[in-house]
Amino acid sequence: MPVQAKIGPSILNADLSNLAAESQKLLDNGADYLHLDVMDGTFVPNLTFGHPMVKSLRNKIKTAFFETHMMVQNPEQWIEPMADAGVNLYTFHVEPVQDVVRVSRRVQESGMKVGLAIKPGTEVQDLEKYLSIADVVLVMTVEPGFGGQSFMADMMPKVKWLRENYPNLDIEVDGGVGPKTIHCCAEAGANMIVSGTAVVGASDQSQVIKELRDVVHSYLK
Ligand SMILES: O=C(CO)[C@H](O)[C@H](O)COP(=O)(O)O
Ligand SMILES: [Fe+2]
Repeated sequence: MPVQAKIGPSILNADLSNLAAESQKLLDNGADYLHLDVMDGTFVPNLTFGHPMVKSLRNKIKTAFFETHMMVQNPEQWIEPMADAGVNLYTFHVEPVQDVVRVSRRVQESGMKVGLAIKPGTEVQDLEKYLSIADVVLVMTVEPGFGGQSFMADMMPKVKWLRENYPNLDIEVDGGVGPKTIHCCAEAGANMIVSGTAVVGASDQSQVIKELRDVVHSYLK
């Protein structure tokens, strides 16, 4: 099936004390899914939230598609709790994982889709042996850990390589993506767009989300 343009706002820089309302607002303004950044303070030098928070959010928001971006040292540990919390797509970094195939299978067996994420320093070709099991590949366009960083355009050859070799793969970009950088991502072949600061902080979220989706759509074959 041909890939579709999907916009998933990151709530990292939203008002987390008001997460359900902030998330619902993003969905009402046209978000296709929610990107939930889970950080453990070890894999990245920052700490956010875990499965209890995701479960609470799921209790308030019943039907939206939830992705958790697992910036954690041991993603295997959180598979069952996140599945139980109602996560749909479990995206984990391959860098700290010894047996990516085993972890991916466990994610699938728990009923979630598998996303494989790579940091800027990781070669995209390192993922090739896992692509038959991945539903989504996430190419980080900042060093993971913080929102509001500058987009790294030099990650685009990774996206281009993936799109040329895997035309039907869902390719996601995350970090510094907004109206100024979306053309670059879309031209390279990304179809799943995470955008934090640029969407959450916008005075008109629906306009920004629509703009991002329209640009991606215009490059899809
Ligand atoms: O994974 C992340 C950081 O590690 C965030 O998803 C990302 O940074 C989104 O925020 P912004 O669009 O502000 O960069
Ligand atoms: Fe993220």
